[in-house]
Amino acid sequence: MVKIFPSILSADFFNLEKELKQIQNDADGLHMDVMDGNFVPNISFGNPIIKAVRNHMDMYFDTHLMINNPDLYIEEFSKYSNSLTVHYEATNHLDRTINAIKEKGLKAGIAINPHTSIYLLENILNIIDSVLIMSVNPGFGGQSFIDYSIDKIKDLKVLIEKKNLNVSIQVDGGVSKDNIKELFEAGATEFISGSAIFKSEDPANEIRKMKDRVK
Ligand SMILES: O=C(CO)[C@@H](O)[C@H](O)COP(=O)(O)O
Ligand SMILES: [Fe+2]
Repeated sequence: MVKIFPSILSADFFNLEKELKQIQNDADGLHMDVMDGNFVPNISFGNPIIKAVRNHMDMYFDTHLMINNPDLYIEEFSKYSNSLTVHYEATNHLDRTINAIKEKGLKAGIAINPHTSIYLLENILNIIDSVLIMSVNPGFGGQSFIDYSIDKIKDLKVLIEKKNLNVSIQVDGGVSKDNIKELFEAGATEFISGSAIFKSEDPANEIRKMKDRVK
């Protein structure tokens, strides 16, 4: 089943309530981009925003931690999210990080930067729930999709099938109705999209159009 997770980074923060209420019936969850100005060259928002949204929106929350040393913050971020996605490149002890997330009862995802090989995840695929293929260099919304990400999705799907695992393939960055079909055919089933949804005239309809393309 295909899922669409709008990234709130591209929403109008002054009108966040209106922005999120208009997509809540069509989106399958919300994607929260947390950036520390260290792992990535940008600072976004932290747990107070996620908590505030959580108090008013009954949706699945996937928090994408673009922060160094995620282990230090798992306890805090686990309070208001359903899944935490940490970067392969941001921690030296990924197995420990994954276990810490799962001990909190959350789903655990690993994100990899465009240059990072999917094969580096080979030995931990059986203990995670999802792999997030970054199809832009993390740090900003509204960037162009990096084409070689499609081959990474295809290779990852082969690897997951070879191991007979139930790991979802997510893709994040430059995703829109124009490329979703190709990404779906490559093997992704969970799509994170910010600017294509929130910068459109009718965000809910944009999500429906994306889903129509992969029916
Ligand atoms: O994690 C990130 C960026 O670092 C993403 O989640 C973006 O927020 C997606 O935005 P678009 O590329 O769809 O505009
Ligand atoms: Fe993200």
